[in-house]
Amino acid sequence: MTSTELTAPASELPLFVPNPATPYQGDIARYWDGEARPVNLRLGDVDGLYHHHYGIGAVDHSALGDGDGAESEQKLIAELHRLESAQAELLLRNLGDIGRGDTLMDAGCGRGGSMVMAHQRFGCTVEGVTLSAKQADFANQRAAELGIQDHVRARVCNMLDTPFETGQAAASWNNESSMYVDLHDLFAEHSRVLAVGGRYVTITGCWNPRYGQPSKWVSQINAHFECNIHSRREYLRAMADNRLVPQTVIDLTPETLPYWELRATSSLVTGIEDAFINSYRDGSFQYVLIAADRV
Ligand SMILES: C[S@@+](CC[C@H](N)C(=O)[O-])C[C@H]1O[C@@H](n2cnc3c(N)ncnc32)[C@H](O)[C@@H]1O
Ligand SMILES: CC(C)=CCC/C(C)=C/COP(=O)(O)OP(=O)(O)O
Ligand SMILES: [Mg+2]
Repeated sequence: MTSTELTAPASELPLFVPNPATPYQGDIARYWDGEARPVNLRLGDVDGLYHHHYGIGAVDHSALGDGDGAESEQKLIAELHRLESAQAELLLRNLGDIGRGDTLMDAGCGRGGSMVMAHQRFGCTVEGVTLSAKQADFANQRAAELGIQDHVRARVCNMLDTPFETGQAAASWNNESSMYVDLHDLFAEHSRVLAVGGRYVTITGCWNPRYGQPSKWVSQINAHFECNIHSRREYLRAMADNRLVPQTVIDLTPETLPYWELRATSSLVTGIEDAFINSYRDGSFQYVLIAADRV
């Protein structure tokens, strides 16, 4: 990548899709290029923020309908979407004080919902990377529709080997995207891109070392998404090895269960709901936020 590419607006970014670094990354690029699940598109259609992560917080039962017609279904979709956006809000709150002149990196940005929210909150520049050209195009088109393409852009790029300058980012994050990569390689790259004193945040599902090994539910989730869920212990160890010092660790498992229990009642179920519910309930799997300082 040249420095021109780093500063060009998204509309001028070359239509250059690098070869995947590994065959696995090629599989993941194809997976997300082909993804069009109604549970993601219909939720995103609610307000134009397209997420590929899950929700947190209590369900507002007064916002739900009492039948099973189209109106009730739309209310349920809006409520699931509100909980997913609440999850991204929590992540952004943990980035700390971000100025308008700062640059943030979204590692594994999906369709860009969190990037748009970050720009709307801080007024800053947000650079996202995804393996999927379809997702990058989608995110850049949404940014253009919102008139924020000079501040929010996605590119097709491996998060383990980004074109960003050393120390360029005031903060960076992985929102449910760290289960596709080796954590030591991932945190080495965040540590390089982050300024000293910068903040790293992840929200992720991880298996619980207290359970012993990944449960059958965790294995089912891995197979469903072609990912490799890490343990909580691996996160903390790989951060410590890469100058990322946890400042906040929150177990969001109780906060995410209401989302899953509501989703399981919807017409948009994908078949993975029971694996999440069972593994959160039996303690083998946890939904966590970790915010760390780059020291
Ligand atoms: C579950 S989605 C999460 C998307 C987004 N963070 C969100 O919250 O909506 C996982 C994302 O990780 C990306 N991803 C996986 N491995 C990657 C890699 N090595 N480099 C860049 N992106 C990667 C995928 O392309 C996809 O966009
Ligand atoms: C917490 C864990 C283990 C997450 C794995 C990564 C993942 C696929 C997240 C959600 O994506 P999505 O929004 O596309 O999934 P779905 O279609 O199920 O809503
Ligand atoms: Mg989803």
